[in-house]
Amino acid sequence: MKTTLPLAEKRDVRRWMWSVTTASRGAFIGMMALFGVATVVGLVGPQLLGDLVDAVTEGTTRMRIDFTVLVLVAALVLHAALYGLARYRAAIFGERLLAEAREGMVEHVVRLPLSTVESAGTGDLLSRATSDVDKLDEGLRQAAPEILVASVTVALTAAAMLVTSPLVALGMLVAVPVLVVATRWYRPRVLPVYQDALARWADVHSTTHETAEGGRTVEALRLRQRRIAHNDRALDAAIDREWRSSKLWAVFQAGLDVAYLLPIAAILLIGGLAYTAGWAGLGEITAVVLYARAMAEPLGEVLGWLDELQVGNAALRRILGVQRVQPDEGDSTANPDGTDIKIDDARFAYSPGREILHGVTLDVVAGERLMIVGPSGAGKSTLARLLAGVNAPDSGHVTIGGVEVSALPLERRRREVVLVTQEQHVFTGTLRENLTLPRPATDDELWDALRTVDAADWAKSLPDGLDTQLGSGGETVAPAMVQQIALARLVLADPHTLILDEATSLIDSSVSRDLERSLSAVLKGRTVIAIAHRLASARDADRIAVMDGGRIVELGSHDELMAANGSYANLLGALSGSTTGG
Ligand SMILES: Nc1ncnc2c1ncn2[C@@H]1O[C@H](COP(=O)(O)OP(=O)(O)OP(=O)(O)O)[C@@H](O)[C@H]1O
Repeated sequence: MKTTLPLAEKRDVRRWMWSVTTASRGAFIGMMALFGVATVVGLVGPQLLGDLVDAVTEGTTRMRIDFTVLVLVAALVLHAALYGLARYRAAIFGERLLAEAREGMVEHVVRLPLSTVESAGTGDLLSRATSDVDKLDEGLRQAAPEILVASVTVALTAAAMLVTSPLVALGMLVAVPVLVVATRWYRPRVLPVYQDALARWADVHSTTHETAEGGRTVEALRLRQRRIAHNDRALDAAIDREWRSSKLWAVFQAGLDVAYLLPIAAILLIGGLAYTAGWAGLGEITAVVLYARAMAEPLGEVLGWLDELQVGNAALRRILGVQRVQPDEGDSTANPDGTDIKIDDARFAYSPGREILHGVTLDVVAGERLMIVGPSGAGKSTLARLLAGVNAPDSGHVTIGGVEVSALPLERRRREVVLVTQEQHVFTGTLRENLTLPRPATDDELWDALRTVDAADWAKSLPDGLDTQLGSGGETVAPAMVQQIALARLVLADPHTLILDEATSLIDSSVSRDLERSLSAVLKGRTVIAIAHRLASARDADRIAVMDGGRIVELGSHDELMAANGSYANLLGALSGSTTGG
């Protein structure tokens, strides 16, 4: 069943912002101080111009005018320099916050239960880790500093207006009710739309990702038109949310325009009356009008960037929301007694009401080679997932040494049982980093593991040995070597039981002799439960379990099952001569 990952509460976002800001207190205060000084220097301009108007009205010298202009230019240059420095500091500060959010998310994601990640859909997680982080990036690196600068500018400009002429500055007040009404109308309407838009974009990512992943199936089943239609629906929904937010913004913007223009008219009106009554001079009125004009821009910026910040906030709620999923901690006191595996009347459904495993019972003794065969959809992979603890049975038990596999802490579980699938991956990083993924290891251990899988000569031939960069930007690794690195990882993880599911490229006899030899070295001394795709290889197993319709319908050695002449014999008969089965 598809479940979406949760969103963080607003208070979680506030708590997070507070903790990361206080952690970099010094940088934050330094940045704010720079913005404050830059803004104060910027306020000198209108004051000087106001003084100039008064001086010219009363009659002044050319030298005084030249001097004022010189000071004005110096103030402008200083303002630009301080402002640039403050923005630079703000960018660094934003980058730090972003890194914090990203690292926190990655740290948490790798501890999430695989079943949770799968049921949420990788698209949702991917879009939280990519496009939502980008949105937060815009919010933190641009919106937050811009809002800081603009708010400080607005506050100090208002103070300067009041100091210049409190009476004339009263004209500004007419903007307040307009701004309050417009903002109170806009904010509660737009936030859910932004949240919804991000979720719709996550759907678009999921759909695209699934289509690309299942490209072959899409081709084979001629699902192209259906996938395109599916994609179009997801896109339409996302675009619809973008439209809605744009429409809300357009109405809000109209309110803002009124809020900018009204005060200028009010100031000129009050200023005119005050001048006639002799309560204010021309210079004061000029300075206040200039301040009012100067205030419109930062005020517009605050409100405009507030929108970006809302998007960033919505994105942050999605990013931090991942941390609300309980990580796969398991029961740290669980201590398996032995390595025998028991499946006792296990039932399992991916979604309610659609049971896939209908009471499977099976004992696997330590060191056994067990093959699971059966038609497609019989539930073999599902059983493998239960055996590896990826999913827990809905009822019944799957235990190792008497302990529920799914209850074991992830690290501990990896030492007991590892599920090997067809997907093998070399991560961008050094060979050492790639090998030590399951656990830290000494160089000797790494070379031993490489020797076990016959990859030591290859590793020695690399330019920097264990420290050679692999993957994008580094050494390209041939597919066979990718498998060998994966096998070396298994040697280092050293679980007593391996479950080979869909590991066709590993257990198929078409692979090179070298790889076959490496694989048998890894399997040596371990319990192996393999989903057999080649029934021919089932002959070598100690026992074969035949699954059909979510049940084990036959169990025994190849000879016993042939003699019983049941499902296994039929499967083998039906597939004789064919290269694939199961
Ligand atoms: N993640 C999942 N969510 C929902 N249903 C699933 C999921 N994985 C498998 N199923 C369903 O469970 C049933 C059993 O699938 P499973 O993959 O376990 O069978 P299988 O015997 O391994 O088949 P195959 O040989 O084709 O891989 C199928 O009906 C499949 O559609």
